[in-house]
Amino acid sequence: MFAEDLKNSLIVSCQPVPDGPTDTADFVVGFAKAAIDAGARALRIESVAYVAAVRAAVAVPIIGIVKRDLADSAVRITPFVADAEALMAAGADIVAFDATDRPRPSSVEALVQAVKARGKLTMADCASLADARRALAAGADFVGTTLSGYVGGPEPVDPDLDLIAAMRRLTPFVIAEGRIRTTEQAAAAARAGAHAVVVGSAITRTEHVTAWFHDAVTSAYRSRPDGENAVLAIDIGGTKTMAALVVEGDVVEDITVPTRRQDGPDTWLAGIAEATRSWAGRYARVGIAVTGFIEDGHWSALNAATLNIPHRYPLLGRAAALFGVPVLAINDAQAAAWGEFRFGAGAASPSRDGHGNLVFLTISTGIGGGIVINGRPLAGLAGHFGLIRGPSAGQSPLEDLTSGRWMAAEAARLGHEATAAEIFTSAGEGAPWANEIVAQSAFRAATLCRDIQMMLDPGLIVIGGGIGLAGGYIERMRRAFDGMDARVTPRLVPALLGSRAGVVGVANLAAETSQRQT
Ligand SMILES: CC(=O)N[C@H](C=O)[C@@H](O)[C@H](O)[C@H](O)COP(=O)(O)O
Repeated sequence: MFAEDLKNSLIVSCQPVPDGPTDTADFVVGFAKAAIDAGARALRIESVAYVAAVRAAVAVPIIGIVKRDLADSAVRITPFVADAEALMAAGADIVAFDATDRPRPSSVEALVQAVKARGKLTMADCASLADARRALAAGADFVGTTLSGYVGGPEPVDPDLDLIAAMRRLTPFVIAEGRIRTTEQAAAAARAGAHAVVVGSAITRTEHVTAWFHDAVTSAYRSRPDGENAVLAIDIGGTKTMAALVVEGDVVEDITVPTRRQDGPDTWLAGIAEATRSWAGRYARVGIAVTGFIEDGHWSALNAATLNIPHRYPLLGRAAALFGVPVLAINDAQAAAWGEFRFGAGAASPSRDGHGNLVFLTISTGIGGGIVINGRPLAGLAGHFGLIRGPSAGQSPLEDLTSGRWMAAEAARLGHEATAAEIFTSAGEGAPWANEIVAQSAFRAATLCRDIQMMLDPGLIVIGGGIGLAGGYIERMRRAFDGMDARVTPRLVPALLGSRAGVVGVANLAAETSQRQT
């Protein structure tokens, strides 16, 4: 055959999910025949045995590959010349192999020569334009985009159309391959200049295709207009407000708007209602997490400097009237504690939170927290750790001696104008003054954790916030426990949900309330 024979064609890759129910020669041959019946002009087949089985059943060109997982090389596709030989002996017309620039057992040159020696064609599976250049210089007949997105980093979702177009400027013999999942993408690959287009998973990996549809249907059912499971979750903080549509721990949609401090709660709520107007009807409940504390549905500030709330603002009543559905409200750190317990660090360490006691501590501009006891979150004042005045804190609230605000003030007192983030950078660069500030803050936070351990015996203390999660802070806290008996040593873990912990937590509480009531 000639490279021209594949011009303007669809090639179907028949590679079942390994060890899945269709990973048998019968299925591979069936997929191959069905593809040809429907117009495919060539096939891509993996393994010597399947190439032989398909060769016996069809006459069209076969691109053969062997996949191996090697201990000493990341190259998987046809790594050895012996593999190429075996594929040709089994009936492959084209041998494809990994042509990336990585340590490998057989060189691209050796593979090309071995295949050419038998009068067959070669396809270089590339990850980049540089790979394609080298492969063409080595004499490869086709270059493919097969490995783009598979040599490190997160796997992309879309096909690499840019690479197809770039390769086309090097050679007409470009085969588009990889993540072509829709007819539109296949057409776009052809238009981008591909000589032929390979489609695999979307046609022959039925488990993958089924999972794509399953995910689409499930997520549509979960957030469909009647929204029976969906919660509009709102997290009103001192500088910004996040609103999210949350379904069973998943944030389906979210927006963040600034909290205009001077406006007050009526205006904030009206602004959120306006910003989320297009979600109306898609949720059955509202959950609101706020800085400050909630009592009998009323919201009050504990620290007016963070957000000045009129004393006992009737949050539940106003929000219920505005959104037209039942509302639950809780302090933001308590909501985040619950979010981390159910879906974050607690869920990631089930053995540790097994007895249902977890404390969440957020160390940022101030210090906040939340407590989960026997698998239930505590409300009201519980967890306002920043405001306690333990022996370690003397007469000032602990947050005034530990938080990011304190760190910046302490730096200024020592003659350094620096934000908390800059103090961490300076500490990382070895500045003794910055190191000392971070060390003091971490020591006080660690002392707090030791006290918490003795009071509540949580399975985990989850540390969040910009300071708590800054480089090395948790490690410094842990160092303060050196030499302590393991039984009484607090078990610190980093928070996992970031800024979404509050909306995820309050949404779950609101949804659970509805379940208890129905
Ligand atoms: C990266 C890698 O190992 N690709 C393999 C190469 O043969 C196969 O697993 C792919 O299924 C094939 O490239 C077709 O791509 P898609 O299934 O996305 O249409």
